[in-house]
Amino acid sequence: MAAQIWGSEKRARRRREISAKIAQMPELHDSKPLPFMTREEKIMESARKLTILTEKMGQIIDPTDPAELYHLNNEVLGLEGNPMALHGVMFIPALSAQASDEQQAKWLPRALRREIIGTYAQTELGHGTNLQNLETTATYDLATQEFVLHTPQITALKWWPGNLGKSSNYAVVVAHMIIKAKNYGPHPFMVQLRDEKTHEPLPGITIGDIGPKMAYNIVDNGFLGFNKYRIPRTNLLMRHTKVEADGTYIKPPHAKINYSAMVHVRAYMLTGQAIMLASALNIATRYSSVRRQGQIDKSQPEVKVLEYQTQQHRLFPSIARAYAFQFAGAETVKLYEHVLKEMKSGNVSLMADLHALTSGLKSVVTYQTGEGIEQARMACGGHGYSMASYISEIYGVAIGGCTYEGENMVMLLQLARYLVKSAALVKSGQSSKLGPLVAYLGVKSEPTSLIDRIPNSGFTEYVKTFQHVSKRQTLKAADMFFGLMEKGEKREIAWNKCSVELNRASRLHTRLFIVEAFVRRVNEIADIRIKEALTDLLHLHVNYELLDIASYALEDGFLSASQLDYIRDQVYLYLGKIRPNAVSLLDSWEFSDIELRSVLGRRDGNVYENLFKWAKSSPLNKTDVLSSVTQYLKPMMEKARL
Ligand SMILES: CC/C=C\C/C=C\C/C=C\C/C=C\C=C\C(=O)SCCNC(=O)CCNC(=O)[C@H](O)C(C)(C)COP(=O)(O)OP(=O)(O)OC[C@H]1O[C@@H](n2cnc3c(N)ncnc32)[C@H](O)[C@@H]1OP(=O)(O)O
Ligand SMILES: Cc1cc2nc3c(=O)[nH]c(=O)nc-3n(C[C@H](O)[C@H](O)[C@H](O)COP(=O)(O)OP(=O)(O)OC[C@H]3O[C@@H](n4cnc5c(N)ncnc54)[C@H](O)[C@@H]3O)c2cc1C
Repeated sequence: MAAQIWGSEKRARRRREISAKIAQMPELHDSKPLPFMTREEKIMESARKLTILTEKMGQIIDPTDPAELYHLNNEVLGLEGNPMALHGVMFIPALSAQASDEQQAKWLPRALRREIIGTYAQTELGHGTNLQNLETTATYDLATQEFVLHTPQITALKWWPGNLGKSSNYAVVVAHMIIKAKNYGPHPFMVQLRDEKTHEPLPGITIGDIGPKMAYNIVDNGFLGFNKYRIPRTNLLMRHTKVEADGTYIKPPHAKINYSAMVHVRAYMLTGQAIMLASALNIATRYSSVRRQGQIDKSQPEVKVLEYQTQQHRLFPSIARAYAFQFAGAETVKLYEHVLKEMKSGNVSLMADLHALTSGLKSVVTYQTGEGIEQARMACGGHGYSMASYISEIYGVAIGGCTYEGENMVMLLQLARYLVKSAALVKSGQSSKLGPLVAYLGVKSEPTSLIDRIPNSGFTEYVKTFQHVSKRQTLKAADMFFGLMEKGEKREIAWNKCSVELNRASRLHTRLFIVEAFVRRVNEIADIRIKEALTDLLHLHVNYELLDIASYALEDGFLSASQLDYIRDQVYLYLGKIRPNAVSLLDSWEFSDIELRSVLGRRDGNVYENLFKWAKSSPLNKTDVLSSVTQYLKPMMEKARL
């Protein structure tokens, strides 16, 4: 099963080997539990481990393999980020995709050797979503052949970029490029921020940390202002766009090609989300099979809380989602790598499809991951609320994904643009022009679902039902939009008035893709036992998801009330079937105790003793009487007694 999750037996074996090596290297372990550290201590601890990793990485992993690097990071540095998180996640990808060969030769080897630390500085205090209204300017000075970076007002301060505040000395900065008074829109520039020897900010640069956040507090998300700060013309990233010495602008082959670093993260973050969901579920499911509370049959002893159907209903559909996201994420990364290769050789025709797909997936996966982790926390009762469970930290980190790389509603609307264009093709009789991901929009469906009518139909009837609801909602939302325009409404106003319905279509389309990716994967599996376990999980997935969106299928009579009862029964049937495998389905992800960082989710199940040990190690317990008591509470009580 680990081979299915991680992509191959070799990958699963390598993960195990890496975890085993890390277990033998105490210098790479947290020196004390992260929740007991201050933010400064955590950053220091992370930097300490990071420098050891830079030295010893080659002994543990193949540093050129992104999957091994990701695993190493998760084990050693953890989810809360690190002082170089953005260096790998966006700075290097931005240089790789947007810098010319000459520029790459100059900067990439230095970045890869970690001689310099970089980040991706795009979002500002006043604007994050609407890139066209970013306010930082890069004005070309023809006389000196330099761009002059400037922050005209407070809202133009860069705000949020990870590791910008304290750790990075370089950044890819996105600014409006102005040449001879003409604004060419946002473009990426390589900018040195700090002196390489002293790490002091360079003159003309104002920089710092934006303060503590809901989670991710090891990352120094930062602010950045420029006061007429000059950089050479050749620091504009010039793989696709060029500015010649005389100010001549050569436009890129696709208007949005400079957005590729964002698409990179949107594609790769899906499996990251799956891992976080599976981690939280691993903790909750293990704990649920240790925790005994109450009886189902009063004549019997107390049961493990995992025996309760409500507990299973809370956890198991999310287990199925974690697998589904992992499989859909793996497919998306493959597609991304293919499109990136094509883009590098000048073919930009697949960019729109990839943008639409990753926009929808990013939104649905992060939202459902957040939901699943929160349910996992509640499933652990009181102990879930303790930082000893570590679930709250996983939650805080995961839901950051609903916001970064494009706020979820906004990204769903990006997918909706693609769906509406596809609907227009269907309506004008041009279904043959539909791309493969939306081809179903042009296919006539049966009048009713055959879900419970065709025995042994595999998952075909389910997929058809998802296709039907997605198609219907897409065409309905598109009709609403076109209808408003026909009545004379301006395009943008009509769009806003339909946007809730449009986003519903985007969610349904994305959920269909996730179901299809799960079905594709299960169909590929040769090993009978693995196939059987995953088929059970897939049964739960399709039935649970369909129940969740049933109103769309009920409103036009595609599903009947009796079919809905059938689907509900299937959910209960598969909850029971999955119960014996539940812990194994999560243990198959092979998270080590070091990686999980959870007292509650320990592999050995020795929860209570370790919770007590954890509590005793709280800094508050270093002394029996706190100074808050001697200074304030004790005098207060004494005064009251007089
Ligand atoms: C290796 C990584 C592994 C794991 C990662 C795990 C964890 C990450 C850890 C921490 C977080 C780290 C970093 C976070 C970083 C950031 O958040 S960086 C900042 C991200 N910011 C955004 O995402 C901003 C969102 N906004 C936008 O993307 C855009 O503004 C927009 C909403 C897309 C609109 O853009 P714009 O105004 O330029 O668009 P329009 O002029 O309206 O045109 C729209 C048309 O353009 C098409 N389009 C847009 N983007 C793309 C694209 N990328 N590719 C192709 N086409 C694109 C769009 O489809 C419209 O087309 P049309 O319908 O035909 O007109
Ligand atoms: C943990 C974290 C890490 C980050 N890291 C980085 C980084 O490294 N580099 C970087 O540059 N940035 C980074 N960011 C910033 C992030 O990319 C932005 O916050 C994000 O893109 C959302 O933009 P915003 O803050 O402007 O939200 P807003 O756009 O202000 O969103 C507020 C509300 O308005 C709604 N809204 C906005 N526009 C529309 C619209 N057109 N239609 C409908 N609704 C709309 C949204 O849906 C949302 O409900 C990070 C953010 C976080 C939380």
